[in-house]
Amino acid sequence: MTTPKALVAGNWKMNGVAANLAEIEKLNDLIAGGGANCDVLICPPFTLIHQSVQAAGERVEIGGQDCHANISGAHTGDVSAAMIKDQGCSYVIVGHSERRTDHGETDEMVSSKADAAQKEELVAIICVGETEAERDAGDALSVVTSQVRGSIPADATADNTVIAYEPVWAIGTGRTPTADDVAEVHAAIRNVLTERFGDAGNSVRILYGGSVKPENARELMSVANVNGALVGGASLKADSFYGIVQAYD
Ligand SMILES: O=C[C@H](O)COP(=O)(O)O
Repeated sequence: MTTPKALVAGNWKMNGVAANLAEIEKLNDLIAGGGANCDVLICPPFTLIHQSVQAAGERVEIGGQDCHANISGAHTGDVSAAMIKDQGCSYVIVGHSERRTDHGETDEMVSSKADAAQKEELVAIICVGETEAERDAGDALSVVTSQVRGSIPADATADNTVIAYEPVWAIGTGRTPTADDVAEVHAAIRNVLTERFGDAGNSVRILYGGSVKPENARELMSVANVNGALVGGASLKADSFYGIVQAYD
């Protein structure tokens, strides 16, 4: 069984202006100085992608936070996977719970976006996760596995797919599931991936996201089938994000 190389990804969400690019330069310097046995990605707002690619150096990759399902056309305010790729990105996040909530994105829409990204040779980071009510009702596993099945495009491969499990109730709250709960959900996702991709499903990275901090990163990243993190708030400052990356030193 192949253990995938971990990915620690930062999602800046709707935060950051040009002055914050120094954090990306600093992050690259910290990693170059201290090593990190994982891939490192920052997904800034679209307005900063071009400058972020220039600031990122050798050790940090840059990605988008969303893309449209179409490659071009009359879609005011939207950005296509081709445009993100053109700026030097290698990844794009799709189906984040904030987009599922704020923009009514369904699994079918997320799958279309992931398909557009993968056809542009971007790796799609497909986000899934249950709400607190769904967990309390005992439905976490069925909700998450259904989202994974419904959000992976028909033409996806193990190489161009990453899954990020983010319990909605853990995002930005300081609360995290227990290690056992994370292990249970990640194992269920792994089963879906091996059903879908065969043995190659073992090489798909499954990230955990939701209140990951330097203080809890080592414990969360050591859980079985956790192959990295998707980090929000703690990715905005190089020092705290590097503290998470160091879980893979
Ligand atoms: O995309 C990142 C997640 O939503 C996690 O955010 P957080 O680390 O601020 O909880």
